Amino acid sequence: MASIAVKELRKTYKSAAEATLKGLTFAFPEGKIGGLLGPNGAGKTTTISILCGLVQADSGEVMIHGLPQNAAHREQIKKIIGIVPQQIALYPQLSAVENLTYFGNLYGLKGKSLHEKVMHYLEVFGLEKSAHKEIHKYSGGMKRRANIIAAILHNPDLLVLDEPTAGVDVQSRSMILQFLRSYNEQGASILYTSHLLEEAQSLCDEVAIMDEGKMILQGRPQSLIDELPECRNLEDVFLHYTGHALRD
Ligand SMILES: Nc1ncnc2c1ncn2[C@@H]1O[C@H](COP(=O)(O)OP(=O)(O)OP(=O)(O)O)[C@@H](O)[C@H]1O
Repeated sequence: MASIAVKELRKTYKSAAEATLKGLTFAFPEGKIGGLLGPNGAGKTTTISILCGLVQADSGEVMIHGLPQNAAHREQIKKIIGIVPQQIALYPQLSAVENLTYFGNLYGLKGKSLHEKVMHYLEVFGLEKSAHKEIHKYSGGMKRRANIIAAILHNPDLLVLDEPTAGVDVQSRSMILQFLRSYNEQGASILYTSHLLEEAQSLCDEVAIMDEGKMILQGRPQSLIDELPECRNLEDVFLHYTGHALRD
């Protein structure tokens, strides 16, 4: 079964002159790490927001672990998905423990078991010493790591992350990638977006490259590289298909 299947997705924002998604179709198999890649403005965040039920598509189909993403299945899908948005979605004046307890409560978790889980993940993400520090005192990398914990407290089968390693240092990035691999090894499916093609090449079982609201190509990174003799890596493949023109 596919962890995610998207068919003919179309979206034009009310204020926009042009469509953001123009019949986007792709699927990622369950239990794998998928990468949704594309230049600035390609429509990655819009796609992820529709997948997670945060933005309404104009038309098209989205299936999450075999369930259609619609009002009738929203609550069921909410339990399956963990969402890590591009922007840090934590309360800056609250500590990590207070934030994570709040997010755990939203998923119906509470009491000692929630507290133990929060403390466990703070340790896994190297934040145990700052557990009671207010989030606004955290570094960028620490905020990103805490932001991920908020999305996994309910043990989602599908973790969706929008540029989780953007703007973090090498140590935080390495920690985050290591966590994603181990979370995937425990059986979860992962979908992430990134501009970092070297990272996507080493992390992802499969990538889908989109541009200007359309799918360009999808496959295993090494297979895509092997198909083009002049390409040495995923970045070469990406530039081959999306071109060198700068994007706004
Ligand atoms: N709420 C909105 N209202 C109007 N236009 C929007 C809105 N959100 C996104 N867009 C437009 O849709 C297009 C795609 O944006 P989106 O953020 O989905 O792309 P992206 O691939 O995630 O880009 P980036 O890599 O820069 O984050 C852009 O042209 C953007 O300006």
